[in-house]
Amino acid sequence: MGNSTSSFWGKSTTTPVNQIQETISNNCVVIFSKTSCSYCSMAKKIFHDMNVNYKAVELDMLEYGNQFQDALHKMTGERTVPRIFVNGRFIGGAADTHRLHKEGKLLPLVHQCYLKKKQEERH
Ligand SMILES: N[C@@H](CCC(=O)N[C@@H](CS)C(=O)NCC(=O)O)C(=O)O
Ligand code: FES
Repeated sequence: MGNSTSSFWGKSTTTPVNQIQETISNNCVVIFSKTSCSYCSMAKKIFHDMNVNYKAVELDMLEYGNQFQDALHKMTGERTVPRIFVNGRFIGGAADTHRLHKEGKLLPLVHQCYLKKKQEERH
């Protein structure tokens, strides 16, 4: 399979797990998704409707998307999509995210991340 880690988003020589960790620490909301998946669209809509920016990584558009799903499996216990991270932490799939939103817990998690970033900027 050759150099399997070199052709991903943001070319890198690190492992998929490391690239995922980097992405989730640089973005308050990251949705690992597939373009063909309506659960994924539903999850994106939750953030869209709250006016929250998110980074979507479309695994079906990546040559080695399967390896990212394997890495997500290692990190979260499932390789299904969507896999959603807020403030550097895995919060779950589409159903979990919907539940957090309904309980009013999703936006506070996003705000915690924004506050953290602001504080980091001041240092
Ligand atoms: N309960 C999960 C369901 C996730 C799920 O079943 N995802 C399907 C697509 S809708 C999946 O990832 N299938 C395997 C794959 O696409 O690799 C959630 O709410 O996120
Ligand atoms: S809803 Fe069918 S692939 Fe996700």
